[in-house]
Amino acid sequence: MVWTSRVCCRKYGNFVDNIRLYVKGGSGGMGLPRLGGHGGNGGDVWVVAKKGITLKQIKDKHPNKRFTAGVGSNSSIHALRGAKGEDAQVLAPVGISVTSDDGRILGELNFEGDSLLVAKGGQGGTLTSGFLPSKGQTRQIRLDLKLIADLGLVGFPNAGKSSLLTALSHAKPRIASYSFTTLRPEIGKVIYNDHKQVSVADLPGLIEGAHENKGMGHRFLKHVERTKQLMFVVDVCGFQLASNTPFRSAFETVLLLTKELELYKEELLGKPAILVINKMDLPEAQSHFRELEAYLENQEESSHLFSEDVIPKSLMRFTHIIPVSATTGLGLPLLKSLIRQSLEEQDVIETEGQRSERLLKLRSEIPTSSVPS
Ligand SMILES: Nc1nc2c(ncn2[C@@H]2O[C@H](COP(=O)(O)OP(=O)(O)OP(=O)(O)O)[C@@H](O)[C@H]2O)c(=O)[nH]1
Ligand SMILES: [Mg+2]
Repeated sequence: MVWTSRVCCRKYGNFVDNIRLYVKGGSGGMGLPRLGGHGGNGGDVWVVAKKGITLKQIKDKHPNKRFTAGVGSNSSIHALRGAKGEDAQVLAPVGISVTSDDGRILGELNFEGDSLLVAKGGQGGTLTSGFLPSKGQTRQIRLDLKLIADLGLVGFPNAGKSSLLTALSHAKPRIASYSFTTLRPEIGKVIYNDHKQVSVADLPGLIEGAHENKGMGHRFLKHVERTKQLMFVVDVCGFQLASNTPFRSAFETVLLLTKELELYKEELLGKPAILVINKMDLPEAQSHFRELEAYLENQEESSHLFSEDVIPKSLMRFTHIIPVSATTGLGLPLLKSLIRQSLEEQDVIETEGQRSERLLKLRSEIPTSSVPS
């Protein structure tokens, strides 16, 4: 079978996927001791999600990356209660997480209009504070953009992730390249005959220790968090990063990938995942594949045959295990239809889940006497 594919690339110059900002709540206003007047509170700083905004726009528009809210008004004879200082807003893209400088997650903004208070204004002066105002909160925050795609390709370098995506995207696939300094995740569109599209994030290779930020580390793993499903891509003949690092068989690769995801964020293992065994055209592929199949049939027991350092606490339950060759096209039509099937099944499960949640909520709001038994 001959596979032809046309890939059209759109480069996004200096794509910015994270930014650090200095935020400062406004100071409170002075109280008025003589008349017991309250100073106004300082304004707060909020991060607000807005569609169409990019982190690069924030960087360009606010080169000093400082956001300061207004100062509360002093209490005066004309206005005993001073007015609150004006809030400052950081308009940010939808799909970001906000962390403090010490790495603590302050919140996530996943939908248009979501907002997060990042620096509180100081209190205005009152009797209890001797009419003296307090300063607003100041801190450095970091906004991190996470890529959103239906499917995220997870694998060690050289497993053939990019080749696979190129082979899967036919007709006029669109691949958008996001340029980082050294890292370039790409979104490809797999297009079906009925024009249905599935977005696939082709991510740079993962290496052992990625959860500790080795290699592309966190920069890569954070994108996996926001894909609906995962696709593990494994070289049937195994993987060796360098001559001084251990050789890993295909099964060990599966364990190690699982372990890296688990150590980074355990919840990632709950995502539906397809296991793709690539390079089935290679001479030794069949025997390696049979060996891998035997191990996968009983992952739990098989994993104990390997050294401690490759074994994850929990194992990945794959929805499908598919042998393919990105080079010859073997298994790709099946893979393509299973990707779609798997995503559609997930949609149905989620919609049903949401429906029963709504039903439960409605039931809990109706007084028990009116619920038919
Ligand atoms: N024989 C064979 N070679 C393949 C196959 N798929 C990919 N390759 C080769 O494997 C090498 C790595 O392929 P890539 O698609 O760049 O692998 P990757 O997983 O995207 O690698 P990173 O981006 O480094 O993580 C290339 O030389 C490909 O030509 C396959 O099915 N069979
Ligand atoms: Mg690649």
